[in-house]
Amino acid sequence: AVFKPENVEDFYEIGEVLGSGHFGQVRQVRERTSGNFWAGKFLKIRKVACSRLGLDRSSVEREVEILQAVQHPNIVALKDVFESRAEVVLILELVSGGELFDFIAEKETLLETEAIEFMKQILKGLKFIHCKNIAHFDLKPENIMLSDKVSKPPNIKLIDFGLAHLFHPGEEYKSTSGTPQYIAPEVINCQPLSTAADMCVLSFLRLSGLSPFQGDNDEETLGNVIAMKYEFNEHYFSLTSPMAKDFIQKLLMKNPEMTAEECLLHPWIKPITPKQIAKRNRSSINMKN
Ligand SMILES: Cc1ccnnc1
Repeated sequence: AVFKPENVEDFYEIGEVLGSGHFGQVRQVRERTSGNFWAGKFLKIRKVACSRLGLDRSSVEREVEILQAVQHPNIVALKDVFESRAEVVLILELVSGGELFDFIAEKETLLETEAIEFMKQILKGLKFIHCKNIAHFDLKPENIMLSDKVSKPPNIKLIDFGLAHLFHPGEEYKSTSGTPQYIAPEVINCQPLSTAADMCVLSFLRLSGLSPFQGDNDEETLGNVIAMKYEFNEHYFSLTSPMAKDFIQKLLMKNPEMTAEECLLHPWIKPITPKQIAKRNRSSINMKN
């Protein structure tokens, strides 16, 4: 893929750092012509294959290809790509509402109707990428953000497709990257991966804000994930409705029983009667972990 060879600073004023990760940095940028704000994801490209620093250009091409394929209200949009000597800059839609995780943590309690709204938007994003045979493979609280701090209900955006993968028919894909406490069992067991890996663990996190497998260290956490050792600690789940627990259990199985599409049809998620909504607004999810 050919990226724009112009200097990104001729078109964008580079602002503050918004986040950084395995890839490099994300900074707020301001488009000179329109004055609009975007997010610039600055990726270091390794010039020699054996270097450990920076990313392979091919992996950046893959992230760009995937982002161009998944245009959806719940997926961060890609606007432009610039390349200079050893750096590629993705110009992305600015997602400025912070992480869903922090939004939830700041609330005293999360009404089930709010949790359902979040889950619904995340599942719509996942259903969209999964039906294009794309898996995110690094789904974790940091990568689930709110588009802004004012929309009611908040608008969810899935970000960081740096580990995402487009499955070709009949292809077997294995990868060991990801984040220990949010990783799917099949990743750790080096089994063939699928989009189901995105489904694992997801809903549990949404409800209780904590990883069910959290160990004292990565090794222990990975061990817990493999053993599928988790418990519905009554203290955290005492107020959660049986339907919500049913939803979580169906997702936490070794082979999640539900795809994102099927999740959207689960009685806990699908549209319900006003009477049921009122009842749900009386039940809340314990957020203090
Ligand atoms: C961190 C980030 C990524 C993409 N867009 N806005 C913010």
